[in-house]
Amino acid sequence: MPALEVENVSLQFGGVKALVDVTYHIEKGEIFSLIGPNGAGKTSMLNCISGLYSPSQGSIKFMGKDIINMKPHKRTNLGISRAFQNIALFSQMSVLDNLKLGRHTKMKSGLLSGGFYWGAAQKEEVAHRKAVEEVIDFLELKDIRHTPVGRLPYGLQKRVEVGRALALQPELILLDEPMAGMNSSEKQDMARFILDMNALQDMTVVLIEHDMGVVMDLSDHIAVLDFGKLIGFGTPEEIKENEAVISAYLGEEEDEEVS
Ligand SMILES: Nc1ncnc2c1ncn2[C@@H]1O[C@H](COP(=O)(O)OP(=O)(O)OP(=O)(O)O)[C@@H](O)[C@H]1O
Repeated sequence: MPALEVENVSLQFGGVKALVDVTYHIEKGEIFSLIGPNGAGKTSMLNCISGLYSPSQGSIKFMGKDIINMKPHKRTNLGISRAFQNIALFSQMSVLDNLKLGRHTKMKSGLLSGGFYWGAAQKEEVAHRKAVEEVIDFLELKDIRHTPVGRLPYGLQKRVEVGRALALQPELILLDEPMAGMNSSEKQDMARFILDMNALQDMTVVLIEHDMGVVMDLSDHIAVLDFGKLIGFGTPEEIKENEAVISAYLGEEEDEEVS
């Protein structure tokens, strides 16, 4: 069964066509990458999946359920979580507190019900804490658990941002350039974490990444966007041979040489 079915999705901002009639499926349990030149529509696509943007046309189903009119926090509760390209953490707060806060949409007991049903609230708090501790172990954040996020090197901040999404225990995790700005050993660590969250925690992973080595090594399938259109879809081997993809990327390199 596909985890995600994107059918004929279009998205427009005034005259800008960010996505044009995009259709693809993501199988449950795979690592799926979205690639394409700058401005191709990759982040817009993730925003449509997480619910930040509403497509002007088309449908998106998660585990067979239509989510197109669902608010972002409802999609999170359904099992979709997201790590942002620009880190969405509170820099004055510790790693631990950021991860705990990341789970607030999962908390059922509000202040009032917490007072009336203290037992249920306590149980929830224990489950909450367990999920956060598991992420700290998994992402090897033990030594920095009490450090304010703003004092960490950038690579570790990116790791905590992924942790914030992981703490929600998603079935589908959306990672927007989780390795951007990392050095090669930090990238290797992140690649290992992505492979492990997929294999050990059975998560379906959607990845936006510019490092083609990483994309080709990690992905089961790749979708290629260019000017909002899907110009390629397939396994890494198929994408390497795809003429439209090759010329889109060569075009980008030529542009860079000119500027
Ligand atoms: N909120 C918005 N308002 C107006 N235009 C937008 C908005 N979000 C995206 N766009 C436009 O949609 C197009 C696709 O942008 P998007 O950020 O999705 O591309 P991208 O492939 O993620 O690029 P990058 O690799 O640079 O992050 C661009 O032309 C962008 O300017």
